[in-house]
Amino acid sequence: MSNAVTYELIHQDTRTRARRGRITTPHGTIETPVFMPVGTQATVKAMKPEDVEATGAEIILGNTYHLYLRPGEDIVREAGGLHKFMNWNRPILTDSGGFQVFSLGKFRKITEEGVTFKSYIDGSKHMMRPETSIDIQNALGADIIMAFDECVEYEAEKPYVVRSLERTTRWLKRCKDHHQNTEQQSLFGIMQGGMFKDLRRISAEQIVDLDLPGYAIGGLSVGEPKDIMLDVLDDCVDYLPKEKPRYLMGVGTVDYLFEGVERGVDMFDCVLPTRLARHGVAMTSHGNVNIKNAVHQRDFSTLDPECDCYVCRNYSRAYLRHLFKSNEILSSMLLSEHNIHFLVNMMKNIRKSIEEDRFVEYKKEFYDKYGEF
Ligand SMILES: N#Cc1ccc(CCNc2nc3cc4nc(N)[nH]c(=O)c4cc3[nH]2)cc1
Ligand SMILES: [Zn+2]
Repeated sequence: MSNAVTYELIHQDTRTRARRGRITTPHGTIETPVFMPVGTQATVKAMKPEDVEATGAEIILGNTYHLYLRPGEDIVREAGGLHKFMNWNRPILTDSGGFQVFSLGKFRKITEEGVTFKSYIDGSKHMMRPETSIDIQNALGADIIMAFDECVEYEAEKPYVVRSLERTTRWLKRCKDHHQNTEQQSLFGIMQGGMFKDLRRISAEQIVDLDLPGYAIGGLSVGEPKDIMLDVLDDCVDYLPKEKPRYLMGVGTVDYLFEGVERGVDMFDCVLPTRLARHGVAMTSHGNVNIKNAVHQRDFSTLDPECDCYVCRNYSRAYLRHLFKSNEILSSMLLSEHNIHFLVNMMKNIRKSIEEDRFVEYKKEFYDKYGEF
């Protein structure tokens, strides 16, 4: 049975594990390394799809947990799937609900069968099994669907992490057996194992054995200190097959994107750029700019002199500050568009630096300009 999603390695950096590649999906190709904007409830918040497209974004995320609770997968299926429903005709990846159930729902209990939880919307009780998550993702129709897993919280005890990763592997087998739509949608497995490198290796061996089209590194970016995250990442990227995409879930700060690329990660996602935007924070080549600060009141210069996005070409910091202070909807729209453009463009420049074997130099140049993280 052929896979919907395939990966080709285009160039391996000669001095680091950074690599340039291309993912092919039924809705188009994705140049990697790639940052994927998050569209949790069938929209990248405060942005029209054509504006998301204009940033150069090639793939966005949807969330099984949110769309199951509202509007319900049946409505999305009847609309012709998530692409049609939200008018996004490029690739989509849906997260499985694993992380959201644990981090959002007041979850009641986890058993071998699945997870019972309470809806964050109306407190109603629900049960999500691996098979349920696959059924929902099949109805949504994303090109890449994620396995239903348990994202273990930071500082979980090792014995619990072992039991959890073993169950996550059993759930992955159930997801794979239940997922029939492999020519239109590719299932990615998710590595767990907490902050324990030996458990990460065990998890990777178990999930790679299932020979899936791609793999994610889960269970990170869950509040652990940066040095621990990078130490775990140092080893666990290489536990995954070189010939398939490697996806680090929930990462979207400038430094973690560079550090992940340097270690061979191909795909990243995070709500950070759009959430920062709604709080009046712009990501720029000279660090974050908090637009509400008084210093910008009469600053008629552009947000980021090194950005060529629509926002930076047409609006001043003074105007953007006015919009935010006035609680205007346009504030979130413009800052979100800039922040997504900033990260997508940064990844485009990273890809170019890898092709030209100057990723190390580009990272240093970017860090020197950006200031402290
Ligand atoms: N603003 C903001 C902001 C909000 C949250 C975060 C942390 C995101 N971290 C994160 N997302 C994840 C999704 C995940 N999905 C699944 N299915 N499994 C994971 O282990 C997993 C781990 C994750 N870790 C980072 C920035
Ligand atoms: Zn801009």
